[in-house]
Amino acid sequence: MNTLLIDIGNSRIKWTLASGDKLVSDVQSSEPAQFLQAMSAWAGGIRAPDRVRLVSVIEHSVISQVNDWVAEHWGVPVQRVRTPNSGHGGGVQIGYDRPEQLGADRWLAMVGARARNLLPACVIDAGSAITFDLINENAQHQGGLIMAGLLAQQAGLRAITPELPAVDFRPGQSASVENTPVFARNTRAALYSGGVHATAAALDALVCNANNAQQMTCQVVLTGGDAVEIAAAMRCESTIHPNLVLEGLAALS
Ligand SMILES: Nc1ncnc2c1ncn2[C@@H]1O[C@H](COP(=O)(O)OP(=O)(O)OP(=O)(O)O)[C@@H](O)[C@H]1O
Ligand SMILES: CC(C)(CO)[C@@H](O)C(=O)NCCC(=O)O
Ligand SMILES: [K+]
Repeated sequence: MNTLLIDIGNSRIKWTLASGDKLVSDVQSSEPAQFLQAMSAWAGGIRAPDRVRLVSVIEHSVISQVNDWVAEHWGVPVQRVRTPNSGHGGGVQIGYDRPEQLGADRWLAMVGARARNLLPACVIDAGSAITFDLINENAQHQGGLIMAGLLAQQAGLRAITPELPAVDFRPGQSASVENTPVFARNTRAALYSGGVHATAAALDALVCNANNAQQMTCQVVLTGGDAVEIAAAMRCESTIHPNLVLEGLAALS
């Protein structure tokens, strides 16, 4: 069974094909405004999948665009995956008091970590927001937290102090973890350090906290657009799995 998987995040949309629970094509991505054009150009080069499965943490117009496009071109079902109300799904037991409150991307990232045999784990999704979820060896979610992502931190700061320069955190830009000391000597570097090094330090401390709570060493599993930069600045050993949410989508039965 071939499935087109789509992950609609706050700032980027990612999609790929899965056969069973394996991702079988390169992961594509685009900004929401370009999504339909990019996806339809890509879809022109593939055989129609048997179904489409999507997850979205926001009510985005892209969802109905996908429904319409798929109905017109393929006529296959589009399934929107949501965090299960029951608190059980994809082999994970959600730790929230009200499970349906947990972002479906957070649940699916944990499903993906479980499918890769990475438990117990600290699952960190460094996207528009940074989320940290602790899941034990029995796939029981122990709760988590939400903090501002790197761009969001800077945007918040600039909203209050507009004269500060904008910093680009993406790999390959001027600043990097290697060439920026924690205690910086110019404004750009100081902003970069206050974003990447400070966030990494907070995440390291949270991992210590998690290990103490679990009385064992959890795997540190990172995903999201800023995972590479943040992992480079963390002291804890970690592994980066760029497609953890899509892998979680694929792992659902
Ligand atoms: N090409 C890119 N365009 C935009 N942001 C990028 C890009 N590459 C890396 N980033 C970084 O990725 C972060 C956004 O992460 P991601 O792409 O995972 O977003 P998202 O999935 O929309 O977020 P969320 O999971 O919080 O909904 C930004 O903070 C930015 O620094
Ligand atoms: C926190 C985000 C925005 C991260 O993408 C998403 O998972 C979300 O909207 N979550 C709902 C709130 C929660 O997870 O508690
Ligand atoms: K995401």
